[in-house]
Amino acid sequence: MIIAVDGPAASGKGTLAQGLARHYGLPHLDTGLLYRAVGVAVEAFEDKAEFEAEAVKAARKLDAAHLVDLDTLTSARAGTLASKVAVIADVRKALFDFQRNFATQRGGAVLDGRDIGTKICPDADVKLFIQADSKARMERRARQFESKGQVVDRYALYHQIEERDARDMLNPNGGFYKSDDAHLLDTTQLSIEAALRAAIAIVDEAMALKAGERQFS
Ligand SMILES: Nc1ncnc2c1ncn2[C@@H]1O[C@H](COP(=O)(O)OP(=O)(O)OP(=O)(O)O)[C@@H](O)[C@H]1O
Ligand SMILES: Nc1ccn([C@@H]2O[C@H](COP(=O)(O)O)[C@@H](O)[C@H]2O)c(=O)n1
Repeated sequence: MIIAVDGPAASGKGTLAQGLARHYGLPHLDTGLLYRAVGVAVEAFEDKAEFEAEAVKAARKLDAAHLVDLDTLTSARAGTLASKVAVIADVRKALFDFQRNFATQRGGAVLDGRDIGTKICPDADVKLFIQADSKARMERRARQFESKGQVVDRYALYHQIEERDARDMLNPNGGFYKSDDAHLLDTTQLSIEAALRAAIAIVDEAMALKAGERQFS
């Protein structure tokens, strides 16, 4: 079973994807980490052409070993860099096989990101599109950073998240939108546990429906 989980920054899609993976005994890939690793690798390049060319090279060389330094990769700076390399068509192309191979491994997988249901796994068994309002997302991210001892400027963080969302939604190479066959889950008013229960209910219902369709076809 392949489960695709998409949504904007700090919507909770990673937390839900991990929870779903645990529940169904599937491997999980946070695809944002790939873009973050590429962004961090080219942070020093200021010239636009050089930044883009080096980002493509870094994406082509990327492997699992580049995804282990979570302190660096989950920083706000890495998030912004990720969304800058994510607009480069050749970067997306270079990262496609890594994601597709993960998704199509025997037994299935759960992937979260922006374009999983639209570009990476348009054939996913279940697609979830996670939403939460901008203020709730900012507050969640602020608490996440504060729990690591960081001092957070909520005003700056809010604008950073809005700016990243806008870049992602307008990305002409991105595929970040809710497809018609994706199930919308708004977690603004839901605790992590309630959101996971709702996500599991959606997956179970979608899989039961698919099994029923197979029986009658
Ligand atoms: N329903 C929820 N209620 C409260 N906090 C939540 C909820 N879901 C997730 N969180 C918390 O919000 C923070 C961001 O969640 P998470 O990392 O899952 O978001 P994300 O959408 O994967 O973010 P990103 O795209 O930036 O990686 C985490 O600290 C997580 O524990
Ligand atoms: N499938 C994806 C995943 C991520 N991106 C880009 O990377 C940035 C960081 O992603 P997070 O999920 O860790 O927040 C994100 O803002 C996107 O620009 C992507 O394009 N496609």
